[in-house]
Amino acid sequence: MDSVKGPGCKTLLPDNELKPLEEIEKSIIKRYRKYLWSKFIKAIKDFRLIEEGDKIAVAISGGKDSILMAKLFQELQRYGDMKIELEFIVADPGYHQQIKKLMLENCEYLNIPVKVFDSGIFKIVDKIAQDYPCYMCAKMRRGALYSKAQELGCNKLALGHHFNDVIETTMMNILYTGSFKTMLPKLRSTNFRGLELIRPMYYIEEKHIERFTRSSGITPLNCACMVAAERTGNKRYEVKDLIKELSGKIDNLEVNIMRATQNVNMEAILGWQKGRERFSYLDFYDE
Ligand SMILES: Nc1ncnc2c1ncn2[C@@H]1O[C@H](COP(=O)(O)OP(=O)(O)OP(=O)(O)O)[C@@H](O)[C@H]1O
Repeated sequence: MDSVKGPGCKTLLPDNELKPLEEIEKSIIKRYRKYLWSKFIKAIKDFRLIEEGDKIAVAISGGKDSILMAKLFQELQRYGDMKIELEFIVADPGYHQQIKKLMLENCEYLNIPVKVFDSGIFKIVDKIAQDYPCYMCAKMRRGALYSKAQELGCNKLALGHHFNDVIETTMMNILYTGSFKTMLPKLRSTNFRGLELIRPMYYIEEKHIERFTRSSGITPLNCACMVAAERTGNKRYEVKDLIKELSGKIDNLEVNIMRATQNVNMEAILGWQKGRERFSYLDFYDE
């Protein structure tokens, strides 16, 4: 699988020894309440992500984002006023043995009862998608996760995308594809009827996830990719760096990118797409 491999990803190292589980759990709702717990709850409320009786498949890659998401859901189940059921699912794409071991050890320590299933994605992607391995991998992974969620009788699939993923995606679409679109906090699956994808970490900033992870002493999977490593993720890193650089010069830049997606002025836009149809503002000019 070395044919398209890149240089590898940045590693996130713990600041201290692994803290006791109780302390880690408590810190989510106490020390990091404002940055993690409150933001999680706000997204759930603002976008109506969860309802009484939901059975949610929480997708765990073993990385910092989804590990935190699992713990947030467990706290919600413990303290929230809605009855929900949770399944923690891992699609093993063909992880290296040591990586899989680390993921399983972390989940065991953190009391996250994961159900791991083989998806064989790395092998397939390495064979058939040398040019766009990340795109293909993400697409296949989504299908595998939906399928497993359905098999387990879930009506929702939760992914660990966070605030920075959202604004980076928005900027990547503008800069690289010439389109204005963002990552939505929830959407209905078109191929898997009755299943909805939700992103409850929508408002949580990556720097706070990193702070929490480092101070908990957790060593998450940093980059488990066996196919492309950082190679095709470069565009995201470029946009990440660009946003970081501009944030030093423009106040509230990150929040403004997010707000822009909520404040599209339909009186001042040239064209848009709805479903399969395209519209121009001129279509309505004489009305
Ligand atoms: N192999 C997998 N099994 C289950 N869920 C996955 C897997 N890979 C990714 N996901 C889900 O998709 C989300 C986004 O995936 P992506 O690869 O962009 O992760 P990321 O931003 O590195 O997040 P994480 O830190 O959770 O790995 C993850 O947070 C997780 O919920």
